[in-house]
Amino acid sequence: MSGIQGTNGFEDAQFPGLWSSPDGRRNIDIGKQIFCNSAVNMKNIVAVGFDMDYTLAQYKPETFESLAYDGTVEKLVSNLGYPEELLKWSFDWTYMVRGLVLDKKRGNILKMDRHKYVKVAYHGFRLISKNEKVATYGNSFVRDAFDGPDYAHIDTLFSLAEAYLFAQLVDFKDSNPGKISEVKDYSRMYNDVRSAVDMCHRDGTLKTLVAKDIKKYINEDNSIVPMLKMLKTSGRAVFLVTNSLWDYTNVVMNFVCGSQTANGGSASLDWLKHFDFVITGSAKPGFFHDENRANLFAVETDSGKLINTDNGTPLAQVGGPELDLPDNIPKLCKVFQGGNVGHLHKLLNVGSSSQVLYVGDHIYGDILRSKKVLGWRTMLIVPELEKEVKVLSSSRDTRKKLQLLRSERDQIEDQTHHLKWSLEHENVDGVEKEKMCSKLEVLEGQRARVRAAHEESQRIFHQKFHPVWGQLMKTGYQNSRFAHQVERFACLYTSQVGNLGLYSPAKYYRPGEDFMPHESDILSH
Ligand SMILES: Nc1nc2c(ncn2[C@@H]2O[C@H](COP(=O)(O)O)[C@@H](O)[C@H]2O)c(=O)[nH]1
Ligand SMILES: [Mg+2]
Repeated sequence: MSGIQGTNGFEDAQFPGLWSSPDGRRNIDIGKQIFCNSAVNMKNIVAVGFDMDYTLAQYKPETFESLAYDGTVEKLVSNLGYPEELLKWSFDWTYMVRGLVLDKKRGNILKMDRHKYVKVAYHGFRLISKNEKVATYGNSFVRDAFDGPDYAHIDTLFSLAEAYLFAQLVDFKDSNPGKISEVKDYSRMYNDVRSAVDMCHRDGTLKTLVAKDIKKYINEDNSIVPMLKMLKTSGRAVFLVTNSLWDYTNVVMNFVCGSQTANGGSASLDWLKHFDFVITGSAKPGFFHDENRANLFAVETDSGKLINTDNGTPLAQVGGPELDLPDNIPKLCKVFQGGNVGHLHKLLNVGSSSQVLYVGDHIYGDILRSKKVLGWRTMLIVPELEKEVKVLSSSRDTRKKLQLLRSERDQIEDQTHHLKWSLEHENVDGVEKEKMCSKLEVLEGQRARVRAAHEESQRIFHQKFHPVWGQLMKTGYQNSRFAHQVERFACLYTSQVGNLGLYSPAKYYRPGEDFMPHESDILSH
């Protein structure tokens, strides 16, 4: 696999408008930039892989998640005995966000900071007061709390509908005693929702409807094909690893690569030219474990038939005739189902796993294992980022004001502690004591006002991002649990996969300067 020879020459001619700054001048819109946590030198990357759903195919949650919601409600009523009035419920796709944790037993939805302290909590749709929150979660800070079976993590946009439905059911159960069977506690309700959602994904309920009117459910993005072409032209192997099966992958990738007529039409295999290998039904994250013994099958692309392989080479049936391969199964196949990362490494012929960059949307399914277990370089797609950075850059003044309020609060508290110490431990005379006491009173009033102003400004600031959960990457003014995961497991992150085409394929992505608390204080003044 040849690397990049140079960055000038072919790029201007073949990929006009694709390059970040061929002459060092062009700026990329902040919402489309690629951000770097851990260095990735693209010159060392020989293979770039992509996840499909919510990565190459960006679903419209307003239609796709509504479909998942309606299908799930239907199954809850028809198959799992929930009351028919659920069928009248509606779904607010904007309400839930990624990074939340569902407390299945208590019926709560939580947003945590990077230390796993619960900062925002709702019971169903009821905001839990600070006291109640502290009483419930305040002392539960142990290393891996919130990771057990009593909690569910909203780590993918696929989970927005199930989280919303869980909150609705919690509210419904609380306000309609007896309408949901007593044996169905919050946990069981969650499990029912989970299995109904799972069924919608497995039984074709969603996929058939998406395939019928794909434009309604997936965004058109004409930056993807040029980006894939650029990577191939630069000498990289390009591959796809998706949990979707071949038939659906073929429909979606036809649309993504622009070769599908708007409402169905016949799918062609033209899009395969952009990929060296395609692995469908990969069962990530298990796929990333070498010891996973899953067989690798070749897919006969016309019929979807699976053929046994030996590390990708098709095998004849024992006792059967010589393998007479149809045209769509060349000697070294291109489309597979199943297998594991060991098979993929052999197909790609990569020397070291650090030469692979994988782009996905799911922090656990795509990113965490591939980076932690394999040492692949990773890029996370975070569509929410586009709005997040725009709001952030338009709120510089508010952030400054919040910082000032915090520093004012800290100064007042220091003065207060100093005065209290003097009053308790120093020999001050009566008049002086009186003066100090009234100063203390003034300071305490000031502190309450500054704290209230800070709280209110912080609330307004967060509401600009999301009315309920605030800024995705922060809780208060600390990094959120989601931000912490992004920082640890995604070498790179960006809003859309096509943004990769805005940068040179020889780009050396380097992280910015790290700041320890003592440094940021000095450098911000
Ligand atoms: N059986 C289930 N399948 C699910 C669920 N949520 C999503 N999905 C399906 O997974 C793939 C994701 O593909 P990838 O390209 O992102 O790897 C897609 O086919 C979804 O429909 C679920 O809860 N259960
Ligand atoms: Mg995905």
